[in-house]
Amino acid sequence: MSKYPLIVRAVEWVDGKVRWINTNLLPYEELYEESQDHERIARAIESMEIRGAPAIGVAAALAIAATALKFSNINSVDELKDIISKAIERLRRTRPTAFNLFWALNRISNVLSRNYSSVEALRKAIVDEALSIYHEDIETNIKIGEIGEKLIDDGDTILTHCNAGALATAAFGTALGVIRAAWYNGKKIKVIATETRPVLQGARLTVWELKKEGIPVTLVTDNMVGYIMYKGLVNKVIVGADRILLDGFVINKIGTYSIAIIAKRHGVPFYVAAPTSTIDPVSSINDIVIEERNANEVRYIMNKMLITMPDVDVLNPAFDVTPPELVTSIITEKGIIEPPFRENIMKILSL
Ligand SMILES: CSC[C@@H](O)[C@@H](O)C(=O)COP(=O)(O)O
Repeated sequence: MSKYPLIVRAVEWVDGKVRWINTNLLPYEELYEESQDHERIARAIESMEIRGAPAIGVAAALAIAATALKFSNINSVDELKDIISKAIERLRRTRPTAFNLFWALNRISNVLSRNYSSVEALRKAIVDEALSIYHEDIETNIKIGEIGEKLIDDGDTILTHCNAGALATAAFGTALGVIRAAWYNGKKIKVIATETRPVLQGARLTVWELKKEGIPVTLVTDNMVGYIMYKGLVNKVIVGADRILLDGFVINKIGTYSIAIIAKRHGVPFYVAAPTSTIDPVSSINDIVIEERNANEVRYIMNKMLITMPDVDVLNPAFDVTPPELVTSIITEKGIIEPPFRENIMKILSL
């Protein structure tokens, strides 16, 4: 049992089904969706009902467990392995950038590659692994919070981007987990949240989470960051990550790179909080696929209000890359990683 309240569970396992909060719709805590169907869950990931790297990984693992239970009258191990392999392949194609998705599905694939004496034994092994991924996510986030909060001082004003909170994980959050742990350990902090165009995760989700717990939060538009740092209104930045490379490149929500440059210019520490499951130990920067999302996310506000000419050309990369020289340190559940990143990340991953 955590000493911190878990205000909301973005993704959970209820009676053999995956239950999630549709983060596209308010009020978030009342609009649960539920399914045992991996195709429905894949679409929920694509449409960002479920979003945030750790939450996507957990949802994909639980989707596979639900699939294993759904096909209850399978007679052979090979038949169930075949169904599960196809579901894994479908889920792999949902979003290309967040590493936790591939990490979680690889863990399930490893379970699949072993030998089983019965369908039941295979089914149990899949469900056990998925549930471990789910529970580990919550424990990991709390550890990140407790380790990271030591970097926070009473009176800090912390800028965060996008939503690396409870709604981006199974519960608690990564960057917001650090903020939460500092708050519950009595530090009087304030948060500045960027709205995070075009999908507005900062305005919609981060503000909602922090206000729910009474943590002081001020909303700014993305283009105000230079001004507020110039005015000395921020003394730390903490963001999450969708993928971290061994060299310390951080792939995170579009806009993160600009914030890191501005922070460097003004001597503001730039921290990244993420589980080690976000660290991609094999890819190099040229291998990374930055997801390009639908142009209408930019042309319209939340699919509703058209704010430009309907046929204008649009760029809509969902993520950008922050180079290691702009990163002060990376907060993980195994400790704080400082430069030189390659050496220290390899140490922490025991590579
Ligand atoms: C904790 S996930 C990393 C976040 O900092 C952020 O980039 C994010 O929320 C992921 O983006 P999203 O496109 O909403 O799935």
